Amino acid sequence: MKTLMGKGDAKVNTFIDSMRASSPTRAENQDQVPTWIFYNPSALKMFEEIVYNSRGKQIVTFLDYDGTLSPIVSDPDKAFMTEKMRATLKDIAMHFPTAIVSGRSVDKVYNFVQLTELYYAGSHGMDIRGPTKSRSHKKINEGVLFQAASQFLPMINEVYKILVEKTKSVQGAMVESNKFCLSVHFRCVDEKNWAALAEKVRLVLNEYPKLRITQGRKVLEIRPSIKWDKGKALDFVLESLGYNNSNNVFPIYIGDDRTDEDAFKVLSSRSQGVGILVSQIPKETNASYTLQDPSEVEQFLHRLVEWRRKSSHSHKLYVVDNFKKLTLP
Ligand SMILES: O=P(O)(O)OC[C@H]1O[C@H](O[C@H]2O[C@H](CO)[C@@H](O)[C@H](O)[C@H]2O)[C@H](O)[C@@H](O)[C@@H]1O
Repeated sequence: MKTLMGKGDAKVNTFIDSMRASSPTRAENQDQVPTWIFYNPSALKMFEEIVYNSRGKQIVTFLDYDGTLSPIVSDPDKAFMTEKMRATLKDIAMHFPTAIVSGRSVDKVYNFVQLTELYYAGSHGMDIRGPTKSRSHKKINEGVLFQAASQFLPMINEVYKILVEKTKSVQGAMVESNKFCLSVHFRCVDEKNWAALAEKVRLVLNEYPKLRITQGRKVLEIRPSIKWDKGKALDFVLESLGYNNSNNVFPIYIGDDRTDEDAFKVLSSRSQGVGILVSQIPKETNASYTLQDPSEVEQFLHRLVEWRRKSSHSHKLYVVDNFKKLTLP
Protein backbone atom coordinates (compact mmCIF):
# COMPACT_ATOMS: atom_id res chain seq x y z
CA MET A 1 0.00 0.00 0.00
CA LYS A 2 1.41 3.37 -1.03
CA THR A 3 1.96 6.08 1.58
CA LEU A 4 2.51 9.75 0.93
CA MET A 5 5.03 10.69 3.54
CA GLY A 6 8.09 11.41 1.37
CA LYS A 7 9.32 14.87 0.46
CA GLY A 8 10.67 16.50 -2.70
CA ASP A 9 9.53 17.12 -6.25
CA ALA A 10 10.08 13.56 -7.44
CA LYS A 11 7.80 12.22 -4.72
CA VAL A 12 5.13 14.82 -5.51
CA ASN A 13 5.29 14.02 -9.25
CA THR A 14 5.00 10.31 -8.54
CA PHE A 15 2.01 11.00 -6.35
CA ILE A 16 0.33 13.13 -9.04
CA ASP A 17 0.94 10.50 -11.76
CA SER A 18 -0.40 7.83 -9.49
CA MET A 19 -3.46 9.92 -8.54
CA ARG A 20 -4.14 10.56 -12.24
CA ALA A 21 -3.79 6.86 -13.00
CA SER A 22 -6.17 5.92 -10.17
CA SER A 23 -9.21 6.82 -12.26
CA PRO A 24 -8.12 6.84 -15.90
CA THR A 25 -10.61 7.12 -18.72
CA ARG A 26 -8.62 5.04 -21.22
CA ALA A 27 -5.57 2.79 -21.41
CA GLU A 28 -2.41 4.90 -21.75
CA ASN A 29 -0.52 2.06 -23.37
CA GLN A 30 -2.61 -0.01 -25.77
CA ASP A 31 0.27 -2.51 -26.15
CA GLN A 32 -0.44 -3.82 -22.65
CA VAL A 33 -4.02 -4.79 -23.49
CA PRO A 34 -3.44 -8.27 -25.03
CA THR A 35 -1.18 -9.39 -22.11
CA TRP A 36 -3.72 -8.03 -19.64
CA ILE A 37 -6.58 -9.96 -21.27
CA PHE A 38 -4.42 -13.12 -21.29
CA TYR A 39 -3.47 -12.94 -17.59
CA ASN A 40 -6.67 -11.33 -16.29
CA PRO A 41 -9.50 -12.62 -18.50
CA SER A 42 -13.09 -11.51 -18.22
CA ALA A 43 -14.99 -13.21 -15.37
CA LEU A 44 -18.02 -13.30 -17.69
CA LYS A 45 -16.12 -15.16 -20.41
CA MET A 46 -14.60 -17.52 -17.81
CA PHE A 47 -17.85 -17.96 -15.87
CA GLU A 48 -18.06 -21.73 -16.45
CA GLU A 49 -14.48 -22.20 -15.26
CA ILE A 50 -15.13 -20.17 -12.11
CA VAL A 51 -18.25 -22.09 -11.10
CA TYR A 52 -16.59 -25.40 -12.00
CA ASN A 53 -13.77 -24.58 -9.57
CA SER A 54 -16.35 -23.82 -6.86
CA ARG A 55 -17.98 -27.25 -7.12
CA GLY A 56 -18.78 -28.81 -3.74
CA LYS A 57 -17.85 -25.62 -1.91
CA GLN A 58 -19.83 -22.83 -0.29
CA ILE A 59 -19.57 -19.64 -2.34
CA VAL A 60 -19.34 -16.49 -0.21
CA THR A 61 -19.48 -13.20 -2.11
CA PHE A 62 -17.57 -10.07 -1.07
CA LEU A 63 -18.36 -6.83 -2.90
CA ASP A 64 -16.71 -3.45 -2.78
CA TYR A 65 -19.15 -0.54 -3.19
CA ASP A 66 -17.80 2.52 -5.09
CA GLY A 67 -16.76 1.69 -8.63
CA THR A 68 -17.98 -1.92 -8.21
CA LEU A 69 -21.68 -1.75 -7.34
CA SER A 70 -22.07 1.93 -8.20
CA PRO A 71 -20.43 4.01 -10.92
CA ILE A 72 -17.75 6.55 -10.00
CA VAL A 73 -19.33 10.02 -9.92
CA SER A 74 -18.08 13.49 -8.93
CA ASP A 75 -20.30 13.84 -5.88
CA PRO A 76 -19.66 11.01 -3.37
CA ASP A 77 -23.14 11.55 -1.88
CA LYS A 78 -24.70 10.69 -5.24
CA ALA A 79 -22.99 7.36 -5.89
CA PHE A 80 -26.27 5.48 -6.18
CA MET A 81 -26.48 1.94 -7.45
CA THR A 82 -29.25 0.94 -9.85
CA GLU A 83 -32.49 -0.78 -8.79
CA LYS A 84 -31.44 -3.67 -11.04
CA MET A 85 -28.23 -4.05 -9.02
CA ARG A 86 -30.19 -3.92 -5.75
CA ALA A 87 -32.56 -6.67 -6.95
CA THR A 88 -29.62 -8.83 -8.04
CA LEU A 89 -27.88 -8.30 -4.70
CA LYS A 90 -31.03 -9.38 -2.91
CA ASP A 91 -31.05 -12.56 -5.00
CA ILE A 92 -27.35 -13.16 -4.41
CA ALA A 93 -27.85 -12.85 -0.64
CA MET A 94 -30.65 -15.44 -0.78
CA HIS A 95 -28.22 -17.99 -2.16
CA PHE A 96 -24.83 -17.08 -0.74
CA PRO A 97 -23.60 -15.31 2.39
CA THR A 98 -22.70 -11.85 1.09
CA ALA A 99 -20.64 -8.97 2.47
CA ILE A 100 -20.21 -5.39 1.28
CA VAL A 101 -16.64 -4.29 2.00
CA SER A 102 -16.16 -0.55 1.68
CA GLY A 103 -14.04 2.45 2.58
CA ARG A 104 -17.31 4.19 3.45
CA SER A 105 -18.75 4.09 6.95
CA VAL A 106 -21.23 1.27 7.51
CA ASP A 107 -24.12 3.72 7.89
CA LYS A 108 -23.33 5.44 4.59
CA VAL A 109 -22.89 2.29 2.57
CA TYR A 110 -26.01 0.78 4.17
CA ASN A 111 -27.98 3.87 3.14
CA PHE A 112 -26.96 3.23 -0.46
CA VAL A 113 -27.51 -0.53 -0.46
CA GLN A 114 -30.54 -0.77 1.88
CA LEU A 115 -30.46 -4.54 2.34
CA THR A 116 -30.54 -5.93 5.89
CA GLU A 117 -29.60 -9.45 4.86
CA LEU A 118 -25.97 -8.63 4.09
CA TYR A 119 -22.79 -8.30 6.12
CA TYR A 120 -21.31 -4.80 6.02
CA ALA A 121 -17.59 -4.20 6.57
CA GLY A 122 -17.27 -0.40 6.52
CA SER A 123 -14.34 1.99 7.14
CA HIS A 124 -12.05 -0.35 5.12
CA GLY A 125 -13.18 -3.33 7.20
CA MET A 126 -12.68 -1.66 10.59
CA ASP A 127 -16.39 -1.82 11.40
CA ILE A 128 -18.14 -5.10 10.69
CA ARG A 129 -21.88 -5.70 11.11
CA GLY A 130 -23.79 -8.90 10.58
CA PRO A 131 -27.16 -9.34 8.88
CA THR A 132 -30.20 -8.16 10.85
CA LYS A 133 -33.84 -9.07 10.41
CA SER A 134 -34.99 -5.54 11.06
CA ARG A 135 -36.01 -3.29 8.19
CA SER A 136 -35.26 -0.16 10.20
CA HIS A 137 -31.88 1.13 9.16
CA LYS A 138 -31.09 2.27 12.71
CA LYS A 139 -31.16 -1.39 13.70
CA ILE A 140 -28.03 -2.00 11.60
CA ASN A 141 -26.18 -1.06 14.82
CA GLU A 142 -27.58 -4.15 16.51
CA GLY A 143 -25.46 -6.31 14.28
CA VAL A 144 -22.03 -5.01 15.38
CA LEU A 145 -19.60 -7.93 15.14
CA PHE A 146 -16.27 -6.19 15.33
CA GLN A 147 -14.79 -2.70 15.54
CA ALA A 148 -11.03 -2.72 15.11
CA ALA A 149 -10.33 0.96 15.76
CA SER A 150 -12.82 2.30 18.32
CA GLN A 151 -10.07 3.94 20.39
CA PHE A 152 -9.13 6.10 17.39
CA LEU A 153 -12.56 7.70 17.10
CA PRO A 154 -11.77 10.91 19.08
CA MET A 155 -8.53 11.39 17.09
CA ILE A 156 -10.26 10.82 13.75
CA ASN A 157 -12.98 13.35 14.67
CA GLU A 158 -10.34 15.90 15.67
CA VAL A 159 -8.38 15.43 12.43
CA TYR A 160 -11.61 15.67 10.41
CA LYS A 161 -12.28 19.17 11.81
CA ILE A 162 -8.69 20.29 11.21
CA LEU A 163 -8.66 18.98 7.64
CA VAL A 164 -11.97 20.67 6.82
CA GLU A 165 -10.51 23.95 8.04
CA LYS A 166 -7.11 23.57 6.34
CA THR A 167 -8.47 22.49 2.97
CA LYS A 168 -11.39 24.89 2.64
CA SER A 169 -9.29 27.34 0.60
CA VAL A 170 -8.71 24.72 -2.12
CA GLN A 171 -11.54 24.91 -4.61
CA GLY A 172 -13.29 21.57 -5.11
CA ALA A 173 -11.57 19.84 -2.19
CA MET A 174 -13.83 17.84 0.08
CA VAL A 175 -13.23 15.97 3.32
CA GLU A 176 -15.55 13.07 4.00
CA SER A 177 -15.92 11.35 7.35
CA ASN A 178 -16.23 7.58 7.18
CA LYS A 179 -16.36 7.11 10.95
CA PHE A 180 -13.02 5.30 11.53
CA CYS A 181 -11.41 6.75 8.38
CA LEU A 182 -11.44 10.03 6.46
CA SER A 183 -11.34 10.69 2.73
CA VAL A 184 -9.89 13.83 1.17
CA HIS A 185 -11.36 14.07 -2.33
CA PHE A 186 -9.30 15.40 -5.26
CA ARG A 187 -11.74 14.60 -8.09
CA CYS A 188 -13.18 18.13 -8.32
CA VAL A 189 -9.87 19.91 -7.65
CA ASP A 190 -7.93 21.37 -10.58
CA GLU A 191 -4.89 19.14 -11.22
CA LYS A 192 -2.57 22.09 -10.79
CA ASN A 193 -3.68 22.29 -7.14
CA TRP A 194 -3.28 18.58 -6.34
CA ALA A 195 0.26 18.87 -4.99
CA ALA A 196 -0.69 21.82 -2.74
CA LEU A 197 -3.71 19.94 -1.38
CA ALA A 198 -1.66 16.81 -0.74
CA GLU A 199 0.92 18.90 1.08
CA LYS A 200 -1.76 20.39 3.35
CA VAL A 201 -2.94 16.89 4.22
CA ARG A 202 0.61 15.71 4.83
CA LEU A 203 1.35 18.63 7.17
CA VAL A 204 -1.72 17.87 9.28
CA LEU A 205 -0.92 14.15 9.40
CA ASN A 206 2.69 14.83 10.44
CA GLU A 207 1.24 15.69 13.85
CA TYR A 208 -0.60 12.36 14.05
CA PRO A 209 1.88 9.49 13.75
CA LYS A 210 -0.82 7.01 14.79
CA LEU A 211 -2.68 7.70 11.55
CA ARG A 212 -1.54 6.85 8.03
CA ILE A 213 -2.43 7.99 4.52
CA THR A 214 -3.25 5.67 1.66
CA GLN A 215 -4.40 6.47 -1.84
CA GLY A 216 -7.58 5.49 -3.65
CA ARG A 217 -9.30 6.76 -6.78
CA LYS A 218 -8.62 10.51 -6.72
CA VAL A 219 -8.82 10.36 -2.96
CA LEU A 220 -6.41 10.28 -0.03
CA GLU A 221 -7.63 8.06 2.75
CA ILE A 222 -6.63 8.67 6.36
CA ARG A 223 -6.90 5.75 8.72
CA PRO A 224 -5.50 4.36 11.96
CA SER A 225 -2.05 2.76 11.60
CA ILE A 226 -3.25 -0.64 12.66
CA LYS A 227 -2.80 -3.90 10.82
CA TRP A 228 -6.34 -4.09 9.61
CA ASP A 229 -7.62 -3.82 6.06
CA LYS A 230 -10.15 -5.30 3.64
CA GLY A 231 -8.14 -8.55 3.56
CA LYS A 232 -8.40 -8.93 7.32
CA ALA A 233 -12.11 -8.15 7.11
CA LEU A 234 -12.53 -10.94 4.55
CA ASP A 235 -10.76 -13.36 6.91
CA PHE A 236 -12.94 -12.17 9.81
CA VAL A 237 -16.21 -12.71 7.93
CA LEU A 238 -15.12 -16.16 6.73
CA GLU A 239 -14.17 -17.06 10.28
CA SER A 240 -17.49 -15.85 11.65
CA LEU A 241 -19.20 -18.00 9.03
CA GLY A 242 -17.25 -21.01 10.34
CA TYR A 243 -14.81 -21.28 7.42
CA ASN A 244 -11.62 -20.51 9.32
CA ASN A 245 -9.64 -23.62 8.48
CA SER A 246 -12.00 -25.05 5.94
CA ASN A 247 -11.39 -26.04 2.36
CA ASN A 248 -15.11 -26.12 1.72
CA VAL A 249 -15.46 -22.45 0.96
CA PHE A 250 -15.08 -20.51 -2.28
CA PRO A 251 -14.93 -16.74 -1.65
CA ILE A 252 -15.52 -14.46 -4.63
CA TYR A 253 -14.24 -10.92 -4.03
CA ILE A 254 -15.06 -8.17 -6.54
CA GLY A 255 -13.48 -4.72 -6.23
CA ASP A 256 -11.99 -1.89 -8.26
CA ASP A 257 -9.61 -0.08 -5.95
CA ARG A 258 -6.09 -0.41 -4.53
CA THR A 259 -7.57 -1.13 -1.12
CA ASP A 260 -9.24 -4.22 -2.62
CA GLU A 261 -5.81 -5.62 -3.47
CA ASP A 262 -5.38 -6.52 0.23
CA ALA A 263 -8.35 -8.86 -0.11
CA PHE A 264 -7.12 -10.28 -3.44
CA LYS A 265 -3.78 -11.05 -1.74
CA VAL A 266 -5.53 -12.87 1.11
CA LEU A 267 -7.41 -15.03 -1.40
CA SER A 268 -4.20 -15.95 -3.15
CA SER A 269 -2.45 -16.74 0.10
CA ARG A 270 -5.41 -18.90 1.20
CA SER A 271 -5.40 -20.47 -2.31
CA GLN A 272 -9.16 -20.16 -2.19
CA GLY A 273 -11.81 -18.61 -4.41
CA VAL A 274 -11.23 -15.84 -6.91
CA GLY A 275 -10.48 -12.14 -6.95
CA ILE A 276 -12.11 -10.10 -9.70
CA LEU A 277 -10.84 -6.61 -10.48
CA VAL A 278 -13.28 -4.09 -11.94
CA SER A 279 -11.31 -2.07 -14.47
CA GLN A 280 -11.48 -1.01 -18.09
CA ILE A 281 -7.75 -0.63 -18.38
CA PRO A 282 -4.71 -2.79 -17.56
CA LYS A 283 -3.61 -2.41 -13.92
CA GLU A 284 -1.18 -4.30 -11.76
CA THR A 285 -3.34 -6.59 -9.65
CA ASN A 286 -3.47 -9.69 -7.48
CA ALA A 287 -6.91 -10.53 -8.88
CA SER A 288 -7.29 -13.37 -11.39
CA TYR A 289 -10.18 -12.09 -13.47
CA THR A 290 -11.67 -8.77 -14.52
CA LEU A 291 -15.00 -7.11 -15.18
CA GLN A 292 -15.25 -3.80 -16.99
CA ASP A 293 -17.74 -1.84 -14.90
CA PRO A 294 -20.69 -2.11 -12.46
CA SER A 295 -23.03 -3.23 -15.25
CA GLU A 296 -20.76 -6.24 -15.92
CA VAL A 297 -20.61 -6.86 -12.17
CA GLU A 298 -24.43 -7.02 -12.17
CA GLN A 299 -24.39 -9.44 -15.13
CA PHE A 300 -21.86 -11.68 -13.39
CA LEU A 301 -23.83 -11.75 -10.12
CA HIS A 302 -27.04 -12.40 -12.06
CA ARG A 303 -25.42 -15.38 -13.82
CA LEU A 304 -24.29 -16.70 -10.46
CA VAL A 305 -27.87 -16.57 -9.17
CA GLU A 306 -29.22 -18.27 -12.31
CA TRP A 307 -26.53 -20.95 -12.11
CA ARG A 308 -27.35 -21.61 -8.44
CA ARG A 309 -31.09 -21.77 -9.19
CA LYS A 310 -30.42 -24.44 -11.81
CA SER A 311 -28.18 -26.50 -9.53
CA SER A 312 -29.50 -29.14 -7.16
CA HIS A 313 -32.36 -28.36 -4.80
CA SER A 314 -30.63 -30.14 -1.90
CA HIS A 315 -27.58 -27.93 -2.18
CA LYS A 316 -29.77 -24.84 -2.22
CA LEU A 317 -31.47 -25.91 1.00
CA TYR A 318 -28.08 -26.41 2.63
CA VAL A 319 -26.99 -22.90 1.72
CA VAL A 320 -30.15 -21.18 2.93
CA ASP A 321 -30.16 -23.18 6.16
CA ASN A 322 -26.51 -22.40 6.81
CA PHE A 323 -27.15 -18.69 6.23
CA LYS A 324 -30.12 -18.62 8.63
CA LYS A 325 -27.99 -20.04 11.41
CA LEU A 326 -25.63 -17.11 11.00
CA THR A 327 -28.30 -14.42 11.02
CA LEU A 328 -28.23 -12.47 14.25
CA PRO A 329 -31.46 -12.29 16.29
O1 LIG B 1 -14.11 0.92 -0.76
P1 LIG B 1 -15.07 1.70 -1.61
O2 LIG B 1 -16.49 1.33 -1.39
O3 LIG B 1 -14.70 1.64 -3.07
O4 LIG B 1 -14.89 3.21 -1.12
C1 LIG B 1 -13.70 3.94 -1.47
C2 LIG B 1 -14.01 5.41 -1.51
O5 LIG B 1 -15.18 5.52 -2.35
C3 LIG B 1 -15.76 6.82 -2.47
O6 LIG B 1 -14.90 7.61 -3.28
C4 LIG B 1 -14.82 7.15 -4.62
O7 LIG B 1 -16.12 7.22 -5.23
C5 LIG B 1 -16.67 8.58 -5.29
C6 LIG B 1 -18.09 8.46 -5.83
O8 LIG B 1 -18.13 7.81 -7.06
C7 LIG B 1 -15.75 9.42 -6.17
O9 LIG B 1 -16.24 10.76 -6.25
C8 LIG B 1 -14.33 9.43 -5.58
O10 LIG B 1 -13.44 10.13 -6.43
C9 LIG B 1 -13.81 7.99 -5.41
O11 LIG B 1 -12.57 7.97 -4.72
C10 LIG B 1 -16.01 7.44 -1.13
O12 LIG B 1 -16.50 8.75 -1.30
C11 LIG B 1 -14.75 7.42 -0.27
O13 LIG B 1 -15.05 7.93 1.01
C12 LIG B 1 -14.31 5.97 -0.14
O14 LIG B 1 -13.14 5.90 0.68
